[in-house]
Amino acid sequence: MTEQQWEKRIAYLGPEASFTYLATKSIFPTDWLVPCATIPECIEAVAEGKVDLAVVPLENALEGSVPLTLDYLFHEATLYVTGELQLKIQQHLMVNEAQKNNWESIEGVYSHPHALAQCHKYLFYRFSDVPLHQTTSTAAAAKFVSENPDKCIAAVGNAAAAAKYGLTIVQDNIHDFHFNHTRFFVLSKQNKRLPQELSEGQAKTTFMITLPTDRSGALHQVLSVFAWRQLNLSKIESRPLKTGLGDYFFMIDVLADEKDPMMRGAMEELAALGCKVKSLGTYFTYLTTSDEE
Ligand SMILES: O=C(O)C(=O)C[C@]1(C(=O)O)C=C[C@@H](O)C=C1
Repeated sequence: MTEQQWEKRIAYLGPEASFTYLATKSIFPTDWLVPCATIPECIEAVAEGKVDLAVVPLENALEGSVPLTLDYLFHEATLYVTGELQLKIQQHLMVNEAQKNNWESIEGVYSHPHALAQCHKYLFYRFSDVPLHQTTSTAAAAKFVSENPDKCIAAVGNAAAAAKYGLTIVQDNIHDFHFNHTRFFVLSKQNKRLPQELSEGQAKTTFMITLPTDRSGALHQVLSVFAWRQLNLSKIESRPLKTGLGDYFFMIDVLADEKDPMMRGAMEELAALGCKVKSLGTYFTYLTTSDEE
């Protein structure tokens, strides 16, 4: 198939067989998937119009938010969320075929910082003296291990990465807690939504809110705007404004459509309170799967 025949170009945190790739492929099986080495590269690709959409990790059930994604969306780009993908995460320890009999003597473990953190207990108790090395994604770690057969090192990643880069899984399911899922944002320059049909059906809207001044009760007032309208929040998180210690913006997920009259009222009240509100739009959640499930 030629490039023109593909429906959409979609950037994702690559290379192929990263968790981001698996989530993207599951929901966009026939589109043109464009690997990017870092989260900012994915975001810039869609912001500059080089691709139609970009898929980036947002939050993991064990490790919390991916700060780079939140901060980049607040400080650097004006983009909208067209959908949220959720994927079950299973982390495995994998080595080069050439080292499969030496794996208990590995001298380094490579992976994305979130993946290493998800396996903290396992790595701490099993390989306490072995240095951990950060890579831009789990698949980047698997690729690195495949390209270095002489090194007695391991990667942490998924089974698709082991298959893609010819590695041997020597310990499976090494993540510390069974309930391990990651949320990914599908970003676009346009404020539009992926079709509702295959989604979970619940509309969600993400706001990034800056309070007018640091006065007592300011955050309480913001939360009240949603509370008395019975608008349910599913997440609130503060991140540095990068203007000085103690200055924050708040990222808030609301389980409602921004076109809902109650939400419009909430926006008006937030403006009247002097808050600056950046809306990332309303979107639906899609449960994606990897071949492992
Ligand atoms: O997509 C990948 O493989 C990544 O390395 C990124 C990422 C993340 O940033 O959370 C994605 C899913 C897992 O939670 C671990 C790492």
